[in-house]
Amino acid sequence: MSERLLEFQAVTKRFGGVTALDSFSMHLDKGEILGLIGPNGSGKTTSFNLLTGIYPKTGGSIHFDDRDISSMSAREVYETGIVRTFQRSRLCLPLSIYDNIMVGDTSRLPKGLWSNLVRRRAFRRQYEETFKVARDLVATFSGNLADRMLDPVGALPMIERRRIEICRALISGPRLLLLDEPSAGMTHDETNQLMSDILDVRARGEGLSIIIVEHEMGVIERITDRCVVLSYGKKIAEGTYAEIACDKEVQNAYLGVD
Ligand SMILES: Nc1ncnc2c1ncn2[C@@H]1O[C@H](COP(=O)(O)OP(=O)(O)OP(=O)(O)O)[C@@H](O)[C@H]1O
Repeated sequence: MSERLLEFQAVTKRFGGVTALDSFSMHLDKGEILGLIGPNGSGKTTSFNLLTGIYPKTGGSIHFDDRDISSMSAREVYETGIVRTFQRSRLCLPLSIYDNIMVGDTSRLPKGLWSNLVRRRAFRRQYEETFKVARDLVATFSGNLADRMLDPVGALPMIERRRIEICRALISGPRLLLLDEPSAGMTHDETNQLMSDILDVRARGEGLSIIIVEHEMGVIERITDRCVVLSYGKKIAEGTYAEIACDKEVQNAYLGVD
């Protein structure tokens, strides 16, 4: 039987007069890939922002692995094992691949001015260890990228930048990965390649669960186990892609009818 990992119960978010999410309930099981889809402005990114502690919710509750995480800060949510990527790239372009990835797991790095100035040998050792961990992770996505760990990210094409953003999210060994429109700004072939990478990561990982917000329906059909459809902040359908794709309300609100 599948085990529940995440549960939204009647979650509501208002921004002044705008109700971005309206009593939204959904769940995610361990190891599942869930597609969160719907028209522009339907509340998908807001769901991620509430889940990751960016915004306080107006009502309802969010449980992760039986813990109430509704009022946690972004840092506390991250420490429970939830990480995300963003719709727009948030990489620091002049910094190296290694530096950008390690931003995702500062707990592995030596901290404090004193230890960095004085404990040079320990610093060097920790640097080498973290470099290897980051390099091994990058190599699972691209051998070519793993050979360029000290190159600035700004010199890389979009697909490589997306891979680095996903590596930055995965470096801390999370249990839930939130992907916000990973195909944005990429070609069809690049998107397909990235999705294969994501499926590989899930196949290798110990029970990594994923929620993906995506407008490319080919991507949703290919990689999700189940979908939840939002419209004007309300859930209008839930099921496999094949089920929601023939739902009349979903067709009217989002997919369109031929
Ligand atoms: N910080 C904010 N302040 C005010 N209104 C907001 C804020 N964030 C989101 N909204 C509003 O909440 C609603 C839901 O927005 P949200 O970004 O969650 O939609 P979305 O489904 O992710 O859309 P898209 O597909 O375009 O990314 C929209 O009406 C949006 O304008």
